[in-house]
Amino acid sequence: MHLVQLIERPGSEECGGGVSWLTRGCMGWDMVAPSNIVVGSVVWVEDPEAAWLDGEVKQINGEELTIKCTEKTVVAKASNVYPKDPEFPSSGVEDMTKLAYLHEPGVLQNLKCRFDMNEIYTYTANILIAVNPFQRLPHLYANNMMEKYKGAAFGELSPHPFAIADSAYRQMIKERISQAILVSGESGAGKTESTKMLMQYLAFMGGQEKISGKRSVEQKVLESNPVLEAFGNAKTVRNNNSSRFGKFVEIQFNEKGRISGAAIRTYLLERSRVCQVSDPERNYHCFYMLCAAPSEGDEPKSFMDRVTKEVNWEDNVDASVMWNKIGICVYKRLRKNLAESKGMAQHVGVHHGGMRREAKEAERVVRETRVRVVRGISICEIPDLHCFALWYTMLG
Ligand SMILES: Nc1ncnc2c1ncn2[C@@H]1O[C@H](COP(=O)(O)OP(=O)(O)OP(=O)(O)O)[C@@H](O)[C@H]1O
Repeated sequence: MHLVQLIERPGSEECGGGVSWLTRGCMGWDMVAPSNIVVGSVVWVEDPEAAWLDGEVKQINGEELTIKCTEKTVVAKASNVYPKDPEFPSSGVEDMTKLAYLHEPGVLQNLKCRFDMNEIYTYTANILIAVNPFQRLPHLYANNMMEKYKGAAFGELSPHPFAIADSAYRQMIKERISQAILVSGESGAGKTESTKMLMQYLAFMGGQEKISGKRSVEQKVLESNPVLEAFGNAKTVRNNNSSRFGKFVEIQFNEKGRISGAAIRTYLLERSRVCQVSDPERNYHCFYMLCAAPSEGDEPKSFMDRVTKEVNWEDNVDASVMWNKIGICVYKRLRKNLAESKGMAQHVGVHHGGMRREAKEAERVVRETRVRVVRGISICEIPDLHCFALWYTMLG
């Protein structure tokens, strides 16, 4: 049996990899200004507002260069100036290693010009760089796209997470060696969305034949996302659906390359958020979901609308679609299981009440939310209620 492991590092507001590795110093990428800049050279110069401006060198005075840019003339130190490729193709390059100059302004220029054409993915050799489009681009992820990437040589088609997943899958089959894909980047860069695409492709390649009435492993793995997001994601200033934990997904394949099992391990959950949330950020989605749980006579649709609105999932690429799929069955389970974990529910209720409200108000919330919370817990079928147990300890 072999594995494909997907490691999603939790995002931070600081330099964390992904997009940030393009910035100087994050990965020790020293950019030394070349000595072959002469009067008439086209160069990039650092600018406090635009990051980088391009212009022509008009005068060289020792270490100081006078550069004429489109909107202004800049005097800069030679060490802050980098050559610009005059033959840079207008549509950019798919692989950054093809750039004449692999320095920060060159890389950013390439990413920007591709992004302007809705090409959000670019390679640097076998590393895929994704720029968050902040809009749905369904044509990139359709089922026929997965068919296209199936078995295509790496680099033959446009850069895409499917190509990365396909390459890992084929390496695993060919070399019989487990593979790992690391997804890294700052908060809001698109790690979660990219990880979901990788999982989607691996499920497509290794999916078992459907047995009626039985959910396959890959289906379960994909459907676990909304549940994990409910317990580990929250709205932050950078991202309405920010994962406040790291995720290690292991997908196991049998000799025939079919998925035989899966494991998801989470780590580094941001526990402090449970007790302290600063405006306009929010606590974990589950608290808001639990309070939106259905009361007697509630219709599934109104319940689902309320949860989608509460959790702010409208702008999440596929969580809302997935939620609509699992919503009906969640709703049925909620209605069925009414009387479990009263103590735990009380603590969740106490916590929820204590988040913003005064003690008296908290008591009322406990009273009112107890039944709802009890129902909510049974949504997730988390056998040991690990998250809640953890929070219980902190609150207790
Ligand atoms: N490929 C994409 N297509 C469309 N929208 C995207 C894509 N990638 C990211 N987004 C948008 O950006 C939002 C943030 O992305 P995502 O949650 O994947 O970031 P992240 O890197 O996992 O952030 P964090 O570290 O805070 O969890 C998504 O909810 C979605 O709206």
